[in-house]
This record gives sequence, structure tokens and C-alpha cells, in this order.
Amino acid sequence: MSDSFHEEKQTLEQKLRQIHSYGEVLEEMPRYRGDDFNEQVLEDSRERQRQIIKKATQEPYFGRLDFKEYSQTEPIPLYIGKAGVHEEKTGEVLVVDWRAPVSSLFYAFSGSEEDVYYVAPEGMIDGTIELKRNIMIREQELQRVVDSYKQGESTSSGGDEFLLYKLGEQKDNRLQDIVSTIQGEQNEIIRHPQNKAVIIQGVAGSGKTTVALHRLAYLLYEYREQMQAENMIIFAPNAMFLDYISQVLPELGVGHIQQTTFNEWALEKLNDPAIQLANQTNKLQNRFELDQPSVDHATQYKGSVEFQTDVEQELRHLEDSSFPTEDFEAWEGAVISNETLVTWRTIDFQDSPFRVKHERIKARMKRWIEIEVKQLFLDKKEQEELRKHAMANLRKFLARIKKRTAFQLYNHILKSKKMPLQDNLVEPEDLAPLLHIHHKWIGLEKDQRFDHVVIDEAQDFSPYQIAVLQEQTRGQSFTILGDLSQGIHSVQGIDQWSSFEHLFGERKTAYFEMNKSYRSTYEIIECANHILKQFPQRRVLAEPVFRSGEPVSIHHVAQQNMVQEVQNWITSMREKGFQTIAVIGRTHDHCSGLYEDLIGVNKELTFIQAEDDTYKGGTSILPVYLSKGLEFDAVLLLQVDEQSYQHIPEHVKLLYVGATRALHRLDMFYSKQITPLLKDYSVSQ
Ligand SMILES: Nc1ncnc2c1ncn2[C@@H]1O[C@H](COP(=O)(O)OP(=O)(O)OP(=O)(O)O)[C@@H](O)[C@H]1O
Repeated sequence: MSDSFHEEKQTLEQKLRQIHSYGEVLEEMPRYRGDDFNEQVLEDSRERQRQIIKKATQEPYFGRLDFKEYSQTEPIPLYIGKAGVHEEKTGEVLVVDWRAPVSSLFYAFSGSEEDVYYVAPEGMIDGTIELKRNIMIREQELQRVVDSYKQGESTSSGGDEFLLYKLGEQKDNRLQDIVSTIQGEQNEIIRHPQNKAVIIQGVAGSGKTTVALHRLAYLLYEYREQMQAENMIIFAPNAMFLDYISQVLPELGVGHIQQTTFNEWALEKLNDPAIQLANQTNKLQNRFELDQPSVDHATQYKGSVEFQTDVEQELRHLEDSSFPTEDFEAWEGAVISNETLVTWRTIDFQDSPFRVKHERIKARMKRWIEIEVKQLFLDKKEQEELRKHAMANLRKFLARIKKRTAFQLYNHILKSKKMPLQDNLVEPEDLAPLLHIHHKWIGLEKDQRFDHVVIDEAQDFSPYQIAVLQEQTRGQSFTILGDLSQGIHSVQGIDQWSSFEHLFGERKTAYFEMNKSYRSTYEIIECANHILKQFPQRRVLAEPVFRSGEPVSIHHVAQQNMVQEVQNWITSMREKGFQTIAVIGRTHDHCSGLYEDLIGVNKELTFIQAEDDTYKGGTSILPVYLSKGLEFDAVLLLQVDEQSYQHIPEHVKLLYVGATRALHRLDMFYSKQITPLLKDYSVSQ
């Protein structure tokens, strides 16, 4: 047993004893159930501590940092964990929260800096680091101690050894937290201030999704007075992906953040049974059939800022034509001119939505009638008669204002542009304009605004969608992440991030690039980069973390042997002990046929389809376009033939997505001619 292991074992035993006895004190305290608000707040805080202690007694911390402040003579060893624990009575800090300012040093320190500092609430604190140590604890047992930096020793690995060890682990069916190995560049993004739109372009496997989830946990910690989990939302591409990432936030002690898809959220907001979304499953399948995808100009236009401007203009016309164009006559000689009414509407209440304008104009007209009636010095009865008469005229006048739903208005706009909906069904690209019209016409409750919005796979979002979300979010607080090289839904998405930057403005945007890929082995990234180089436009290649694995293999398999060969491959991957195994085909129909052929001998196989909302892990078969965002220990890519993956940008992106799903092992089969995208790549027969 090394000295450091021995030392940490003793520290762990002592800390566990302290945590345990603090936990006992908390458990013994009577629970407060009364009405006193202050007591309730204290009880909530104690309950949170009880939950933290429960977790901390298993794996209290993962790192140690010996930091010597310049104002002190001795370094203080700080133990960093998923949640901070301190003794209430003595105030002794047993574990420092990973989100605390000082913990930033643990992630940012590379081993070469002499002076370091962090910004605490009381100001800048500077000093030196004497030790940075990774500590792995499982169920109260110390498993591993790795010093990534020790002052005066030149063998420091800067954390790589521990990172590689973590990356080499097998994955189950859920994305996991990375608190113990957050890298410097990731730390910077996670801790970026809340009041800007953070846009992250990251290569496949660079940790974008993971970083965004950790950022949410950080924001809730750092801005706990201003942000609430209930007012944060994550937009992800589909329900299965949401299921796949569902473990990370609870593991970081964060709950109650809304998680949804844009379509689901928009339909709920619109809350109009007349608005029905066309079935997307067939559309998706057809779009990714083998033929070259056609450019859909209507979809692109509907997602653009130009369309947003056109809709606004149309809405102004519609509003003008919705109000009566005559004067209002309460009784003979008592008139509000139409000119006045137009001034109220277009100047006094110009920023209000149509429905609010309507209400405010009505209220002002009523007040005007009241004043006019009073000025006539009539007796009470006459006043009452006149008021009644005027109100009846007002009702008639206001009844002429046309009331229309967002959907009716949108249909009107589309017809005027000669692009009506088919069968009165809406497509995903219609939802942003519909919401926009809804906001302009009905309005938005102020308290419904988001404190922070995360958009994953944002390259598939349109500028119009982002603009609609912007209206709903306080202080431009966004985390927008994606990869242009994986933009396989380019009919609706963007091909450069500047499309979003323009919406927020340069000063309100922070742009980051993440080019290191943590997911896959060196060999897999080399192969994925080879595919990406076939892209006609220059794309940023992924930098592999140096984790070597088995070479990528590409085999010719005759069609008649395909089912048997796929089965053999699955068996051999299981024998090697891989937990998550994926056979990735090119189209839905191909995968469906193969699944039918295999399920007889392979009862554990899951066929992943567009409408699925859970990801079970184990062995899966799925079309490549549904694999985006997921990862598997071993991947077999099928049909890497010239027919299936042609030399066009859409197919380059699809094959790149497929190849980058693999963590440890990647194999490919083709049955006729190999795709030109892999032609020059060395092929093992
Ligand atoms: N600092 C890190 N330490 C350990 N593992 C990491 C780190 N960063 C990323 N990973 C791992 O890399 C894998 C990829 O992460 P993630 O899915 O968040 O990447 P991504 O950029 O969203 O990928 P893609 O765009 O391909 O979907 C995950 O298994 C994640 O746990």
C-alpha cells in the first residue's frame, strides 16, 4: 500500500465518522411541521442536508487539493465532492462543493502554473497549489488514489491518467456525471456567467450535453437567489434522448428542471385542439431513405428571420383590418374619432399584444363615457339612461372587432403567401411562427418566463425557434450547444452559428469551441475524421484524447451471409463483456427486416424506433439518424456501401454521426461496393 493510499484511507475513515455522526444529529432532530415560515425554511435546509449526507456517506468526495493562500503559512487540504458538507456546530468544512469558487482551481489547474487564484465573494484569493489528487471511493471503500500534481515532483500527469481510466470504463444505458474529471475548457463553459447566450460548437463526443447539464447545476448553485430549477428548461431532440440523459441532474442533486422537446412544449403552450401536428415518423423515415434529400425551401423559409419579419408585418395589417374604421358615437354629438382610437392603439398601447390592447381600449372608452356623462349635469335617472345607451353602443362597436385564434391568423397568412397547410395539419416548422403569433395576439404571462434555457442539438433549430424562445427568457440566459458536422436535419436547421449570434448581438453572446473528443478511442476518432475530411466544406476535425483501442475494421460481407455475420458479431461483442452494443443500419426498413431475422435467436435485442421514449441499453438495432446523441461500447455500422453513403454532405454527416457513437469498438460491413467516403481508409478483409 503506497503512503498516499494509506494516508487517504485514514482520512476517509475519519471523515466518514464525522459525516455519519453529523447525519445522526440531523436525523434525531424533530421534523418541523408547523406554519412558521422561517422554521419551514430551516427545516427545508435540514432536509436537503439529510439527503446530501445520505449520498455523502457512500462516496463523500473525489478529489483533494492542497491550496496555500499567500496570507497563510500552511496549505489547507480541501476535499472536493458532489455536495458540500460542513458541521453545523463547529462550522468545519468536511467536503467542499465542486461548484464552490475554490473548487474551480481543481479543474483549471494544469500543473504548470506557479500562482493561481480564485474569486470568492470577499474578493480575489491567490496562492499556490501543492497537491492535486484524484480519489476514487465506491461504497465507502477507497479504490484508487492518483496524484496528478505534487509540488516538486516532475512525474505529475496533470490528471490524464485518471481521465483515461474513467474514459476506459464501460457505460450503461444512461449518460453519467463527470464531476471528478471535468477538464479545464469544460470548466470554463460550466462556470460562465448567467447573463449571456453561451453558444458551444463541439465535435462529437466532446461532452457538450454533459457540460450543459453540469452548467445547470452550477448556475443553480451560484445564482441561487435569482434562478430556480422550475424556471429552467432543457430542449432535446426526442423523448428517448431525454430518458438517456435523465440520470445526470439527479446525480448532481438537481431536480425539477423542465425537460422537453420543442414540439411538445410549443403544442402545450398553444393549447388549441385545432392545431394538430402531422405524423412525423413516416416523414423522418422517408427523409432518410437512400435518395438524395431534396432542399425544402418552404421549410427553410418558415424557420428564417425573414419569415418572422413577414409574419410581423402581416400581423400589423391583420390588426388594422380587425378594428372598425369608423368613429365611435356614444350618443348624438358624443364622438371618439377613429383617428383618436388609432392613436391609442398604435401609439399609447403599441407594445401590448392585440388582446391586451383590446381590453385597454375598452377600459379607456368606458372611462371616457363616464366622464362625458358626468359633464352633462343630468339628474341620476337621466344619467343612468344615457350611460345604458352609450354602453349598448360600445358593445356593438366592440363586437365588430374580429376575434381570431393564432391558428386562424396563421392560416390566413399562409394562404396570402400561397403556401397553405396540407390537410390543415401543422409541421414542426410551423410551431415557431404560431407561437410568435400567439405571443403577439394573446400575450405572455410575465411570470412564465424562463430563468435559463438549454438547447441541445441546436444545429437542428431554426433562427425563428430561437427568437421565439428569446421572448420567453429573462436576460438572454441560454446555453446553446451542437455540432454543425452532425446537422443531419439541415432542412430545418442552420449551417453557421452566426445565424444565432445575430439574434443575441455580439456583446450578449459567448462562443466556445470544444474540439477534443472524450468518448471514443484514438482509432475511432481517426476513422471519423477521415469521413469528415470528405465534406466539401472545411469542418473542424476532432482531436482524440490519447486512449488507444482496437483498430476500426471494415469487412465485405455477402448479402446472403449478412444476418449470420451480424449475429456472430453481436455474440463476440457480448463475449468480450461489452454492455451496450449497437447495430446501426442506414434506414428504418433495413433495420426492421434485420430485427425480424435476428429476434428469434436473440431475445434480448431492442429495435429502437422514432416514437420510443426510453432507451433500455443492452443490444440495440437502430437506424443511423436515430443514433444521434447516444453512445455505445461497441458499434457495428451496416450498409457502408456506395449506394447508402454517397459523396454528398448529408451522407457524410450521417456516417460521421454513426461512427462517433462508439466508445471502444467500431466495425463496419458492406455488401457491394464500399462507400467512397471510406474508400481510401485502410480496409481489413
Ligand atoms: N471530462 C470528462 N471526463 C470523463 N468523461 C467525459 C468528459 N467529457 C466528456 N466525457 C464523456 O464523453 C462522452 C460524450 O459526452 P457527451 O455525450 O456529453 O458529448 P457530446 O459532445 O454531447 O456528444 P455528441 O455530439 O456526439 O452527442 C460521455 O460518455 C461523457 O461521459
